[in-house]
Amino acid sequence: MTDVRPRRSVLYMPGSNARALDKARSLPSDALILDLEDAVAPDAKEVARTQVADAVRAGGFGTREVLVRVNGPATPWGAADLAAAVAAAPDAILLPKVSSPADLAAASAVADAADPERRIRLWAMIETPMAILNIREIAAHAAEPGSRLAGFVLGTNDLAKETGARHVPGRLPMLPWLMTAVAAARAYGIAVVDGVYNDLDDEAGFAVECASARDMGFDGKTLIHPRQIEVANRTFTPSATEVAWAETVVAAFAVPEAAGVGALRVDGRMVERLHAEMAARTLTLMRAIAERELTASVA
Ligand SMILES: CC(C)(COP(=O)(O)OP(=O)(O)OC[C@H]1O[C@@H](n2cnc3c(N)ncnc32)[C@H](O)[C@@H]1OP(=O)(O)O)[C@@H](O)C(=O)NCCC(=O)NCCSC(=O)C[C@H](O)C(=O)O
Ligand SMILES: [Mg+2]
Repeated sequence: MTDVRPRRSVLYMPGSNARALDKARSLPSDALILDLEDAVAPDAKEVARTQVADAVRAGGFGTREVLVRVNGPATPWGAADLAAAVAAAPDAILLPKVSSPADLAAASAVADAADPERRIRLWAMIETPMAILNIREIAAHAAEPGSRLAGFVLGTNDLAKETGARHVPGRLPMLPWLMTAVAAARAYGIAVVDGVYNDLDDEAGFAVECASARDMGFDGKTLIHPRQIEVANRTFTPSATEVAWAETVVAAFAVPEAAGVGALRVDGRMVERLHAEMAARTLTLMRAIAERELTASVA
């Protein structure tokens, strides 16, 4: 299973917006994507690259995970973005429009030269029809020796653009792709974060989409505005009832009488050791969230 790190809220911000980059240091999102790609106009690409590299080097993001999204290798900016991102050494570099494992291998080769200890992770945007068709092979890259692949981010805007599928309430047209991405990520133990919700003023619709993403198994949601952080954090945090149940299940299997027992009856429900593992993960996630929020409040 994926490393247990909170990724409930993953906020994009345009690398060209110096004020937003600065503001990011005080926002309560679990992770940040400093964007050089679609949020940045062509004539601002160079400025954005410099600002993002400087912001990463300056630090001050506390325990927030910092990702830099570069432009693709076929664009006029891709090679310079990747070189600058590797040199600045964020937690991860987010590659747009990954369509095959070869895209990951190419970026890894660039990173290997400057970061032989492989501290910088790679994340892949899953946002092309070919990525959906190749999702197993892309995820399987994580199992190769020395792979940097640590997560997927769904790009539902590009998927809509490339396929003609529409954004509709409930997301029926995209459900097969979303769940396939979750399954592929879980099969290879990497994180997976849902796409963005474009309607900034539709708070109710955003809350419903967060809840559905949580129920599908996503670790969190990518966001486009600070006002979306609170709902995402709340939705992807295990509820008090879930935490209490997890504690009960873990305790039930911890007693000596449970040794060698596969299934137990707890409060009228059948629980197996797999439930104890899920419960332990819930408690580990809660501890990580508490630590994240504590460090944010003292930062
Ligand atoms: C969507 C926006 C353009 C809206 O901007 P605006 O109307 O100016 O917002 P506000 O006036 O409400 O801003 C209030 C303050 O909040 C700061 N702010 C706004 N957005 C962000 C942000 N994302 N990160 C940090 N800070 C932010 C403003 O600076 C204001 O601060 P202050 O001046 O101090 O009051 C804008 O929100 C925006 O640009 N959002 C991000 C857009 C983006 O990154 N898009 C690319 C990612 S989406 C994508 O590509 C998905 C994927 O690839 C796919 O295919 O689906
Ligand atoms: Mg996109």
